[in-house]
Amino acid sequence: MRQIELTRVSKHFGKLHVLTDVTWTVPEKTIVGVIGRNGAGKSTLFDLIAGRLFPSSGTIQLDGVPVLQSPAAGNDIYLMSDQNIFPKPTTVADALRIMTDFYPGFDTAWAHQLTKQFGLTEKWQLTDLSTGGATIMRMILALCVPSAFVFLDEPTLGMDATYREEFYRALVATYADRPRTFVISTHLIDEVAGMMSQVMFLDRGRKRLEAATDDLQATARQVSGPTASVEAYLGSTERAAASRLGNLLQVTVLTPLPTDRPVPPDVTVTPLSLQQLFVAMTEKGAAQS
Ligand SMILES: Nc1ncnc2c1ncn2[C@@H]1O[C@H](COP(=O)(O)OP(=O)(O)OP(=O)(O)O)[C@@H](O)[C@H]1O
Repeated sequence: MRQIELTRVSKHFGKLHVLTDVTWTVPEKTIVGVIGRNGAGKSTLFDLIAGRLFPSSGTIQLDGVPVLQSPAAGNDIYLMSDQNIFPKPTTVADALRIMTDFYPGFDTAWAHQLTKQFGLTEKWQLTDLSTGGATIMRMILALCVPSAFVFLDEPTLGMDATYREEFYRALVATYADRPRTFVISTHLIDEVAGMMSQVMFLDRGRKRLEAATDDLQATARQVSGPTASVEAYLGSTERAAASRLGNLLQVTVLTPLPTDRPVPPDVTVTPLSLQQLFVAMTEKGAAQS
């Protein structure tokens, strides 16, 4: 079983600690979401995994070999980021040719089909593409590379809602056709929640949560009401986050709720979407789990 394994990875730029002690395993053939607020360290995490940055401490391994020494990493780990990797001038068609030469197994036929579907003209220069067009181009390349681990850093930035929808469909189609791992960082959590089978919350450089999305959606609940009633109901149930407003207490729970007592009439239990869960767990003052 192939995997990327991070062990106690930290990264600081001078005095700025961007990632702290991140231990995380990226499994093969899975769609994973990395969710974090602005500045949480998502891009830095991806750059470290792709070998574009060195960790300050900790190790990052692909199949047990440090990525920076792994001969396989160059082909097996692909990072879609906002950097233009092509020489200038390069047309859309040139870019597809370069990728076909560089990556044996690049799905050239599908890349041509996607450029048409997403309204890119192949003779256009990459430098002349609009912001959305440039994002679409990078997205097409990322969906067509054969790499076992594809990292998509904010892949839909600048795309309108219709193109985002089409992109999600294309991603699911390529995953079904050739399963490999896609790790997606995004702010648009609920848009992608349905596709992700695993999720990792990054909060100010620390891993806050790693779970299967199905499990989370089955158990994540918000329990709210007068503090005394919520406390009496939850007892020793583990709390993932809590916030208070006057006499009211709102607790986020990720484990099953008590079954040996009824929910008090003044307590409300509601399921949480992934987005609501993320907000509850990362807003200022959320209890650390
Ligand atoms: N090369 C660098 N030198 C100094 N600081 C950096 C460098 N790269 C990133 N940072 C800082 O590290 C922090 C995390 O940045 P990063 O881009 O990894 O976050 P992010 O979660 O991807 O944010 P966003 O969602 O806004 O893109 C930010 O405060 C950023 O300014």
